[in-house]
Amino acid sequence: MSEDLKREAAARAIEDVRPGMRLGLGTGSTARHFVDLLGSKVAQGLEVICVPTSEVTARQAESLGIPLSDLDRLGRLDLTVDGADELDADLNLIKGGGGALLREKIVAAASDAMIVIADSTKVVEALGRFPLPIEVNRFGLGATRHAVDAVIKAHGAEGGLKLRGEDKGEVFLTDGGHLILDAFFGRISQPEALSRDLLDIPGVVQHGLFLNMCSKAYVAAPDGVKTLLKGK
Ligand SMILES: O=C(CO)[C@H](O)[C@H](O)COP(=O)(O)O
Repeated sequence: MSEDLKREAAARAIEDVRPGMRLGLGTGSTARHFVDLLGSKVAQGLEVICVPTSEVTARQAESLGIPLSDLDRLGRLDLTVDGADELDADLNLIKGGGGALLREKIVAAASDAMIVIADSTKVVEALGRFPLPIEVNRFGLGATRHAVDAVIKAHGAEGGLKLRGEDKGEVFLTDGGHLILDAFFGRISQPEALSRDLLDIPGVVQHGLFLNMCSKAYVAAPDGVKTLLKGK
């Protein structure tokens, strides 16, 4: 059921793709459906050029014959389509549940528009139900963890910090070779200030708050796909 909903949202985003577009390809199970559907369009003759946001997405796109490039060559993109772990009514997001948040944010920021595809379980009244992923450098982890912990506590985090994968005996490494600290908030009341405070910590590479980046979302529920627009 849930996979069907994700695919329905992805199918709506495919309708926004025009011939000749430079596209950012997201990461995760919902974005995977979009890449799948895009592969079928490419096989039928659609010409696009794409920048993947992870090695996993790159491999999927390659296997489907989708032409790939990078931001060094393309500079800017027309559109990025990606999933999200949470979205609020202003289309602010939490991303990075799949660990690709750094490349996802770089690619989204280089795009004229970002569309999010999701099922309706991802829509929240206030961001923070999903643990906020914070990508950090491996060097100086202890000091960075200490500083991040102080910032999230000052912002009302209820549940502390976890180094992703630590409990399974194998820490998670991002495509860029960094680590992820997941911060358990419950509710984030001042996302802009939290973003600034986290980015002020030298060992923080990036975090999963995507603020004012998404312009449109296709949200699939059992009674149909809703289009949410920024500022409406
Ligand atoms: O940010 C992401 C990966 O870093 C994903 O877009 C996010 O985790 C949503 O994934 P899914 O579509 O599998 O629920």
